[in-house]
Amino acid sequence: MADLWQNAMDHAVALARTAGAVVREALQDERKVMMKSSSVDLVTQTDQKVEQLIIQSVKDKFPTHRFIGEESVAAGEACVLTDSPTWIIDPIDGTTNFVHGYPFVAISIGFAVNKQLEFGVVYSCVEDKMFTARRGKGAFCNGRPLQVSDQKEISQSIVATEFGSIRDPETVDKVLSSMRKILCIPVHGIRGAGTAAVNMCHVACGCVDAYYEIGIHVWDVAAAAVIVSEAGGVLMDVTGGQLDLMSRRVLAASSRSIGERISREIEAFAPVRDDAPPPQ
Ligand SMILES: O=P(O)(O)O[C@H]1[C@H](O)[C@@H](O)[C@H](O)[C@@H](O)[C@@H]1O
Ligand SMILES: [Mg+2]
Ligand SMILES: [Mg+2]
Repeated sequence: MADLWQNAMDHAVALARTAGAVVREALQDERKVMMKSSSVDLVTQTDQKVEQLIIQSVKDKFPTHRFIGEESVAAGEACVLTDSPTWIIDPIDGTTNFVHGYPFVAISIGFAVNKQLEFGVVYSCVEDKMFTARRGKGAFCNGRPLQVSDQKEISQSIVATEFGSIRDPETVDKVLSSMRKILCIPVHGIRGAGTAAVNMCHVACGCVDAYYEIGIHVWDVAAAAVIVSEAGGVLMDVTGGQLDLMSRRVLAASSRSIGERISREIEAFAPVRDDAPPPQ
């Protein structure tokens, strides 16, 4: 049976590659940095340019499709997932890395229909790694199949997480407390690429056994969630419960046992949801 969404996925891969070239080009120039919710929540004209490039191209080809784009939401668009075919776009995941020239910078394009993720494309453009996955058809990096690790021992695992952009002392204490408890299990180590999407692709590759973070957004994780699950991994809430894409919390792991073991050490908190109504 013809795959209804393969055409859209092929377009997403082409767009991610084009956008990656724009980002690599911008890395050679002076980057104009702007702030969003705080002095550590950054955006550049390249983020905005790439998002508009992707959205306009999709609108031309699929005029009835809808969008959740990081910078469109920042500009006031609603963050609502309906049953319509929806493109969930992070034009640059790892903007802080981009600003500093730290070499993990990704374009993330997820796609959902009837609120079910159908495909994910994450292009880590500095290292030229195109991660792709179509629901039910496997996950790949530059065309090579991906498989999560078969690590079952938490004490022999590597865990990825990030400090994130929420920096009030009470939240930072919770973030550090979770890291401390996980380190003291002990695990082999904690890593962070500086981009949720690349961290999750590292889970899919099997070089990281789990990644968790509180404070991410739906556009950070939608595409990579398909890649992790198609590589044989599991997605859950940081409490071990069901993943809620709009909750701003994610735990991706090579197995449910590893994920649930890590969830026991996480001091959970609940940021304002992506789909929360705007403040009156
Ligand atoms: O780089 P962006 O798209 O803003 O996403 C990152 C976010 O800003 C950070 O706070 C998170 O820790 C990262 O995981 C996101 O990738
Ligand atoms: Mg992001
Ligand atoms: Mg971004």
